[in-house]
Amino acid sequence: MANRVVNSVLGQGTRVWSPVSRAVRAMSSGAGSGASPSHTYETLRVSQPRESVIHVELHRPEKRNAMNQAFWREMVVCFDRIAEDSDCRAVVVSGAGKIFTAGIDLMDMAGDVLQPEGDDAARRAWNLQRKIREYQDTFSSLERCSKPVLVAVHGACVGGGVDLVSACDIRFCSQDAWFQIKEVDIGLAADVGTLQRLPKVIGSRSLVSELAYTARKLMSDEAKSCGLVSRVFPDKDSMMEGVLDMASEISSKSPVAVQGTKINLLYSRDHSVREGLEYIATWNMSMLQTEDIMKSAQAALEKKSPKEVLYSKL
Ligand SMILES: CCC/C=C/C=C/C(=O)SCCNC(=O)CCNC(=O)[C@H](O)C(C)(C)COP(=O)(O)OP(=O)(O)OC[C@H]1O[C@@H](n2cnc3c(N)ncnc32)[C@H](O)[C@@H]1OP(=O)(O)O
Repeated sequence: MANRVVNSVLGQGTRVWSPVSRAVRAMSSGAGSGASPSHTYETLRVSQPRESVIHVELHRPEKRNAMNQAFWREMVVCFDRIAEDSDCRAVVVSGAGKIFTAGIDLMDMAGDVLQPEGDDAARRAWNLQRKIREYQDTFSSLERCSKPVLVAVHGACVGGGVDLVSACDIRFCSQDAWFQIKEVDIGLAADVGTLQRLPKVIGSRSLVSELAYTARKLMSDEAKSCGLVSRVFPDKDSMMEGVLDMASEISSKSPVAVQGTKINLLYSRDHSVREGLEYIATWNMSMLQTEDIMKSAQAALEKKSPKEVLYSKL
């Protein structure tokens, strides 16, 4: 049933991610990797549009992909599975329907974080802190996943949407996109990653502060000029083509090199240059022993394209 729904939503040529299709692929490629991840969710649609690329689509279009409790739960499960899936080398996130996302589901929020359980203030605070950490973990799971996460934003990207995109590695948007740190307008300080990650993404604390204090909309051209997104496409279709092409390109490269790069970029973001250099020296004392280096060097000497090299799964 779920697959029938997914098939009707996805276009031709897009393969739906299901235990059966993945098992068939594993058999046909001779792969013998353990259990197949079963990606069946209420708020997400997961497919494999290109070799080694997984597409995670926020999928509550009639509610503008507002992030309800199921979403906050499912995103972690989805990304923790992807992290363990050696068939996946790059991930694309996008939104179904009119916009990318309207942020947290305001109806759900009223019944969840606004009514913490507990017999007294201390116990309510204790429980609320645990809950906030769970919300935070939803987007931290995108960083925890060592495969590069590319996000493609069209239309509105509000509140929790900015938290989400801040945790991605590469951001694209369409011309009609806009971003809004909306939390102040609903009476709270953003608490699931925007205030921590965004200043490191766009570099200007002044601009982040302005956007966070005023909740003004950041339109696509300004998002590009300030470095929030690296490319702006004329429309959603061309953006999806562009983002999938880039994900394919990344997934054709050595997963040891690509995933080691993500881990070290994130480490260096949060540490001094000296600590970052120390970390990668220790990292590469193992990873330089990969056969991928010899394969890549051989291909370069033979003037072959890197795309012709077959790298083992990681
Ligand atoms: C510990 C907590 C951590 C997380 C914090 C996160 C905080 C935030 O995300 S703050 C931001 C909250 N979001 C908003 O304030 C946005 C509200 N929505 C809108 O402004 C508009 O919907 C939007 C501009 C995004 C799109 O406008 P459009 O005209 O295209 O759609 P609508 O007709 O307004 O909506 C269509 C249906 O979707 C429902 N909906 C939209 N947004 C939400 C939402 N955030 N939560 C719940 N439901 C939402 C809307 O009610 C319509 O439903 P229906 O009436 O049943 O058709």
